[in-house]
Amino acid sequence: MTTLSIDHVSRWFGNVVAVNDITMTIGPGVTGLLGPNGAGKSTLINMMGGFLAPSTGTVTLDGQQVWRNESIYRHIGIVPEREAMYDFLTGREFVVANAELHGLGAKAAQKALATVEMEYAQDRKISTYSKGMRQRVKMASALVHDPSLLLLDEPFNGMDPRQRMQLMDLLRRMGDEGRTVLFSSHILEEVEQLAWHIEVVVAGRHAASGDFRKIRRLMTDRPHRYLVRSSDDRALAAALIADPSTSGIEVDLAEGALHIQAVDFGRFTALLPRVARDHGIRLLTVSPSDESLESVFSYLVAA
Ligand SMILES: Nc1ncnc2c1ncn2[C@@H]1O[C@H](COP(=O)(O)OP(=O)(O)OP(=O)(O)O)[C@@H](O)[C@H]1O
Repeated sequence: MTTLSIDHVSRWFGNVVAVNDITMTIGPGVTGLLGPNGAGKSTLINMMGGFLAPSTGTVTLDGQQVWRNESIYRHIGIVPEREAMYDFLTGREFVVANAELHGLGAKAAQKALATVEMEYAQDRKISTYSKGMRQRVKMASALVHDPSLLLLDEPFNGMDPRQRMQLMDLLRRMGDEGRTVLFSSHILEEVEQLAWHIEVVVAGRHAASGDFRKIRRLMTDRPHRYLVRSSDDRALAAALIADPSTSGIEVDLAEGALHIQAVDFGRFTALLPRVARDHGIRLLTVSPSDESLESVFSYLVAA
């Protein structure tokens, strides 16, 4: 049973704070590290894998510090986001080279290639592989020394649906075997499908953790923002502000547009047309103004 502990970890690059005082514990099974681009996921994974030193705080694996601890590295397999592969090698040669780095031979490489179901293409050059095949060879290299902790940075990027399913099956299997598997993603659905447990990071900070039901609930129960255009935005804003039944709705007439924030979507959609009608105002468009993943995540951090 492998447990990874992140204890008040921060990491900055110059004056950029990439990871800001994060504390979390990752246990056996599959954990999804969810966050928008630039949230600090790669920086965190690199510190978990011992590739990068925390500026402050500690990362420990079963109580042992990870950074600069050679004896711990053989328990960790990492699949980085960026490609770093020698294209002129065959898949098998690449995995064997990685096995040798761990003092292992062709047998271990073969076993890892079998695990990722790449034996059929192992003697082809990597330059001829699809994105999914490259990803599986990277996986085999990370698995060659049979690590108990497997870290994957955005492993599904650029994969087609079939390749994604295959990799998900493989990671599920690893989790079922009792390994500690952590993968990062900026796509909620991807994390929901696979992770037993989700950790959310936004702007370098730990925003939430829990199973997918909890995270989904946190994301959908937030206030919704709308951009409204009408025959008279100014009059509609005034009418909404004056209406006694508009508690829970915030109205903001900025930059020539009417922005409305409402906690209760159902009540908002009933209220707005009524107020407009009562004042002889015609609604032209009502559209969600800020439904980007970033804004949803930002809400979580602010909550
Ligand atoms: N080596 C570095 N030097 C300077 N700034 C860095 C470095 N590595 C990361 N950063 C900055 O730290 C922040 C977090 O980056 P990081 O790559 O960890 O985020 P991420 O969540 O993995 O995003 P993405 O999915 O886009 O890779 C960003 O603002 C990034 O520009």
